[in-house]
Amino acid sequence: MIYTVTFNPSVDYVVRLDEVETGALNRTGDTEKYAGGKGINVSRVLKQLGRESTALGFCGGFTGGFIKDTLESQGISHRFIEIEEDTRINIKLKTASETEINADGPKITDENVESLKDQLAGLTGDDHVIFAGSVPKGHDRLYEELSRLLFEKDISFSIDTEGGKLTSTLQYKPYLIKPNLFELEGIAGRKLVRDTDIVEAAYELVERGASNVLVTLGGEGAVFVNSDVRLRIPSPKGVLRNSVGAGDSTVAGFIAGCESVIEERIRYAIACGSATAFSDDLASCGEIEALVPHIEINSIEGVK
Ligand SMILES: Nc1ncnc2c1ncn2[C@@H]1O[C@H](COP(=O)(O)OP(=O)(O)OP(=O)(O)O)[C@@H](O)[C@H]1O
Ligand SMILES: O=P(O)(O)OC[C@@]1(O)O[C@H](CO)[C@@H](O)[C@@H]1O
Repeated sequence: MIYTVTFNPSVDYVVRLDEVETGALNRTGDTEKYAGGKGINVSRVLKQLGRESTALGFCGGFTGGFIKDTLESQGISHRFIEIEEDTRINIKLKTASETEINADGPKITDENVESLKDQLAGLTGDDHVIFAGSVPKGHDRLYEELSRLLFEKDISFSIDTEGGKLTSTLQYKPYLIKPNLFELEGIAGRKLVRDTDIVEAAYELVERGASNVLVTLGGEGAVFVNSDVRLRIPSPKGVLRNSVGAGDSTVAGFIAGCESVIEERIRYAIACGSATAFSDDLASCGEIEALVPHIEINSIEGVK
């Protein structure tokens, strides 16, 4: 079974309007509410690809109730740990451009963390865990601790987070990491201009323990590196409608195809990311399948 872990889920409140006048009363056009948070988005896209998963993490209050109801209505199972405070609401403002305002999130107690550790300790080597998103205040080492727990039980995991939270898990050998270019530059401590620069920085993460590194480049596509291949995958062309969850969709596409050859997994990863970028919500199965035949994969030559 695939488990997604979202420490800090969110109700994503999408507000559409032509423009925002600061210091004045603005009235919205359409508004929408989604069950959000990175791991939850991964679960939603996995479902579109016909893969079952169970969403784990922390949920509380009326917003937590909305998330659970929404997942249930979509046939996605969950085993969230109930917390006292309300799950956060993140604002996604869609004017001519996209502006995101993400809340800090509710307090998570040490007891809540212990309950999550107990859940993870009950998994087996046939399971795969996907960690994604921000960490609750005061729990900066949570990813490191949980990755160690899984490593010691020989349970594979993938992780989509940034900076030290990501690098602290490399020693526990994540199956997939998915930094975007900005995050990879932050880890490498240098600007990465050419594809070969990106490959070199990604390969450093392979040497530090990651099995597969997928560096997403927004509308420019992605670079993929593992110990065998260095690949460049341009994005298919289309109209950008929504970049929220594009990265999460990419993770879902890669993990969904875990029985197939690496090129197929990458093809699905990019098709999922771009199909979400071209939709109002996360991509549907039909939108993903329509893009798959258009994804080209090229080798990057001239680098170690
Ligand atoms: N404008 C776009 N056109 C086509 N595809 C896109 C576009 N933006 C994103 N994508 C697709 O989505 C994938 C992930 O995008 P991106 O690099 O923005 O991820 P991210 O920064 O992790 O996103 P987020 O954190 O918002 O989910 C890209 O590799 C690409 O396939
Ligand atoms: O604040 P975090 O945890 O880093 O990101 C949360 C978030 O922006 O990520 C998802 C898109 O990737 C959204 O559903 C959600 O609002």
